[in-house]
Amino acid sequence: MTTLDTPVLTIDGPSGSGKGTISRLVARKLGWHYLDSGALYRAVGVAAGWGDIDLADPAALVRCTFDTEIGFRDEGDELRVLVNGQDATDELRTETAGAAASAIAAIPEVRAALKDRQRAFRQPPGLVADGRDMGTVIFPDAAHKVFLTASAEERAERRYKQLNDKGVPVTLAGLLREILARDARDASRAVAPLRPAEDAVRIDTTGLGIDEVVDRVLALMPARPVGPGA
Ligand SMILES: Nc1ncnc2c1ncn2[C@@H]1O[C@H](COP(=O)(O)OP(=O)(O)OP(=O)(O)O)[C@@H](O)[C@H]1O
Ligand SMILES: Nc1ccn([C@H]2C[C@H](O)[C@@H](COP(=O)(O)O)O2)c(=O)n1
Repeated sequence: MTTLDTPVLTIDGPSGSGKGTISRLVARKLGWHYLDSGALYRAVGVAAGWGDIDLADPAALVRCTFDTEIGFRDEGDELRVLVNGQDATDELRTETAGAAASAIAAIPEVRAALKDRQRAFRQPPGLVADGRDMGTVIFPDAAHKVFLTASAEERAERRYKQLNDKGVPVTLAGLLREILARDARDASRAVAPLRPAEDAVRIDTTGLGIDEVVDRVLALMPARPVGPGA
């Protein structure tokens, strides 16, 4: 199987729609690789912060994109992200890093610089890729495309619970504001804006549990062989 024959399932959607959670679980069930493309943009944002690079300086941010080494370490229930060899997972997951990533992601040259790194994840036996433009720009030929949504209120509540469980002090109203601002920025940028691919299946996850969403996504995939050796 060549890289281009390798099947891809893209899962795009706005912040908090559950892309990461669902993609990882589906990838595990299928035995496929997983790409968290948002982590690449977040990693560049974090590296820029470490280097005191101004988020309003596109040329410096593009240089930073080329210079930043980004690695992933799968620890079963968590994907750790290494930025220039340093574990930056916790810093990466903050809303501040998300907002920085969203700002950086509007720079066309940054997006171009990350294109090949994302496509390199397409390896046999298959890839589940989550982000904003997986189905529209990075893997337009993907055989399977999903666009996850959920109401902004439910997404804020999910994030509130997630951060509260980790002991991070946040307010629901503040998270809702940040989610709406990030949605607006990601959907309105000129290059690769957040939008469903025309051939994507949309799943509104409002009121659905994680297992239910995983089942709906897997139901879109062709039946896999069963039995000994499968
Ligand atoms: N269907 C669901 N029902 C309830 N909670 C969910 C569901 N899907 C995801 N969650 C929870 O919502 C939170 C956010 O999910 P996740 O990080 O996967 O979203 P995301 O779309 O990848 O967000 P981001 O783009 O900001 O990284 C997590 O705590 C996750 O466990
Ligand atoms: N394919 C992608 C992935 C991410 N981004 C930008 C926009 C997001 O707000 C930010 C963080 O992503 P997340 O970790 O929340 O999925 O990165 C993008 O433009 N394209």
